[in-house]
Amino acid sequence: MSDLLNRRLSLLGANLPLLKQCLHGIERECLRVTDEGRLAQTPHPEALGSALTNEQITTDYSESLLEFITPALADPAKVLESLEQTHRFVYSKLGDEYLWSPSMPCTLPAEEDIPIAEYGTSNIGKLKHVYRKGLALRYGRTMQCIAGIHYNFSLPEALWPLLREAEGGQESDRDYQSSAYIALIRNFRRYSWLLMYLFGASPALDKGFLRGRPHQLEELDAETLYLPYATSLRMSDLGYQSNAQAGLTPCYNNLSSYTDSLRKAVGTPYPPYVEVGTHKDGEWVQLNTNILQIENEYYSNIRPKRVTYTGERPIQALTSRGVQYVEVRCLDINPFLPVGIDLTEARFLDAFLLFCALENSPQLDNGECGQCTSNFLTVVKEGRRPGLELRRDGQPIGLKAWASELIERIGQLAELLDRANGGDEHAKALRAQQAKVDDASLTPSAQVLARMTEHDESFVKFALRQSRLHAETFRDQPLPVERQQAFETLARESLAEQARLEQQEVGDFDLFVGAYQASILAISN
Ligand SMILES: Nc1ncnc2c1ncn2[C@@H]1O[C@H](COP(=O)(O)OP(=O)(O)OP(=O)(O)O)[C@@H](O)[C@H]1O
Ligand SMILES: N[C@@H](CCC(=O)O)C(=O)O
Ligand SMILES: N[C@@H](CS)C(=O)O
Repeated sequence: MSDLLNRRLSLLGANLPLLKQCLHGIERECLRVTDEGRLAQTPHPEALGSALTNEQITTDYSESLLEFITPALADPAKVLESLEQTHRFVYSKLGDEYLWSPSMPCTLPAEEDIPIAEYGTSNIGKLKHVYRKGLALRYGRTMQCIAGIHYNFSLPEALWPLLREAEGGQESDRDYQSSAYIALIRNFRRYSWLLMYLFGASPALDKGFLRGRPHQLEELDAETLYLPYATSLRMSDLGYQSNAQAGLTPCYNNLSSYTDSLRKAVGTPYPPYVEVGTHKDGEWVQLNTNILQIENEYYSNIRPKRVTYTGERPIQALTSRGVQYVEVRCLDINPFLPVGIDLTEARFLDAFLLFCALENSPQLDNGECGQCTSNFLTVVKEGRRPGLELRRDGQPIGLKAWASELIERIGQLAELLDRANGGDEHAKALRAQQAKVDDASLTPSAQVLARMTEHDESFVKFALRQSRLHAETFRDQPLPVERQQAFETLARESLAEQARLEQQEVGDFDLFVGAYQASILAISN
């Protein structure tokens, strides 16, 4: 435990009400599938509103990949309640379709038959569609059908001036806050392998997902590939990672070096993409030929974030107003949980992220950067291997020993959170994680394999069974009338908003794309 963390714990202990003011928001993605577990080929249900303008229900990559977004709330229980209500509303409009329970996709049709999400005829709607055509070109539509949970988290803004004063920081409150979030991200890079071990839930996938690509997976049955000790194939090089971005790991020394790295990536042509060009047969096929079309394309495990104004780009918001929260993007959907995540996980994440924010966080040199990546990839592919060792400060260390030590250190933040909120929910959440460290069979990835073996079923059959189970739960609990009506009103209003945008928006799409691209090239930090 560093002196810095001890000092910060004391300061927090003297300001406990602040620990009730952290904000949490969840984004949950899931595929719409038929009752046979095949990808739905139907359009985004109109009863769910406009995917372009409905702030709670939209689509991610595919027309069949739903994304549910909760508001940012202080009580994670209320966030999960909001997410659960969205699921219940959606199920009231899905007809005979289901929400696919895990992260890895169902049996998919041919690449060209995976429908790319449509957002209408406004310029921003067309830009979102062309961006997705570019993703198809660059990474394939199949990979983009993977679904994740994104956990958004912020500490109370009032905390930062307190810390800055206590530590004699000379920078502005805004710069101190941004630096503190970048320091959180550096510690997240150091320790997020632990989240993969504890919450990874994608040890297996449908064989068709690989489209015949070479792999080192093992065959579980005729339709299923897996690795016996994997925790999250979704976060491995076979899943939501990309080799084209391998050299991209931005520098997390400070906010400007981070935004600089991204600005360079969205402004630097990438020869294989240049060869393809932005148009084919007169049709847009990608927004530009740069390493990243836009900053959203950088698939990092965690992102510094600032809520954007209408039409503003993420880098513009970060550069002008600093970091406001972090988006944790590496969490798998737990197929045993109706909404893919539960309160125990959320409470652990809160204590973990507070630990990352407040523990000493030196700059990452190249050696340590590589070590962080190597530890993460080792755990996603074989985190449950008995006796597995990782590397810390260049030395081997047993995963279980390091995990136990980390959980003990995180326990001090859990204790403060419990003192602030009353009860012992955070301490209980940590004990549940320690139990998984002591017995790997308790991890969700082990449970997925155990359940498939127990029922002698393929990944797809297991996932469909879970999807049907959760569908029943949601359909058996329709929303109270006033909540149902509130969702229906939101949907109607979003459709009207999209129609207004399409009537209002004038101007040439090519010029719109050019202006969008230019909007961040001119930014100076
Ligand atoms: N200050 C904050 N602290 C914690 N969470 C926040 C904060 N502000 C916003 N959020 C949450 O962050 C999430 C933002 O999700 P949303 O999809 O709207 O934006 P985005 O992730 O930037 O968009 P995209 O997914 O298109 O990149 C929401 O769940 C929201 O509740
Ligand atoms: N579907 C991706 C995230 C998509 C996006 O970049 O938002 C995931 O599995 O997390
Ligand atoms: N959400 C993913 C897929 S569209 C992205 O923004 O790249």
